[in-house]
Amino acid sequence: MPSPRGSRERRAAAGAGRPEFLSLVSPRGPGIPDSPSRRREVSAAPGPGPGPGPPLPEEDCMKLNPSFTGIALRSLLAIDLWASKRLGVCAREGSAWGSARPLMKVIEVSGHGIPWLLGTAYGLCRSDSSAGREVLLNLLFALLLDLVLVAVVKGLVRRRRPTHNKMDMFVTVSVDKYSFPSGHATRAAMVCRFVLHHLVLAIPLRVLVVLWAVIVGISRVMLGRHNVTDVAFGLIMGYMQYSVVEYFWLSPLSAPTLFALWSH
Ligand SMILES: CC(C)=CCC/C(C)=C/CC/C(C)=C/COP(=O)(O)O
Repeated sequence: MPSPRGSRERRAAAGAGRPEFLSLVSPRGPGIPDSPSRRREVSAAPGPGPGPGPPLPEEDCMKLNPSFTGIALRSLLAIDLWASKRLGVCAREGSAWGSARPLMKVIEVSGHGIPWLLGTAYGLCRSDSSAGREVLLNLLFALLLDLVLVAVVKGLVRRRRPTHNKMDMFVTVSVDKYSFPSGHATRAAMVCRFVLHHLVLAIPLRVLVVLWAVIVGISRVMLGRHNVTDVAFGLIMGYMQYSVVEYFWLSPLSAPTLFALWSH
């Protein structure tokens, strides 16, 4: 005997594309509306299933029980949008903390890719110790890797920047119209880990480096550039990117040609 699901699929195939058949191909049968009261009637009707009514078809069960993950994600996104809007206190000159906007923009430049790339390349050209060149070459590699990975994720996710953002950012590329993840947050977290591992710094300076990364992240939301989740994910992603850099660490032994370029 054919299963109810199989016969329904055959009916659907026969009536596909023909409006007059739509009520017949409906899983609920002809002329039966899809209303909560109808669903209650169906589940209350006597039948062979374990509950008071017949077992619901698979699709109906899915509609009645939207997945926990789906609900959790939607709620998180709603909270994210709400909180990000509330925290975007420097998004405009006229915003609640609009007078702090110039300071936030200085912090923005401190985490921008261009000063970091130019500064590292300059240091690499000027460095006269092989240990210094090794660290700076790997920092340059890390910064380029960060740009590529952030561009790939931004291009895949395509989440628009918050509507309250004023698009007056210092030098951007095309994917920077997207906001997930925050490129400033990935860079800040990665550079922070890099510096803490490779520079011998006094404790107060180490604390300052961590504070800088945190402030860069917070300033992205305050400026209205990002939602909170863009920054949170960015910080985690940047933290993990450093592990990739460590794994592929370039040394005169592993990449002799590259180091020969900068040997005097
Ligand atoms: C060599 C090369 C392609 C350099 C491009 C440097 C550049 C324009 C980086 C973009 C930095 C930026 C504006 C990132 C966006 O940061 P979000 O925190 O707003 O995602």
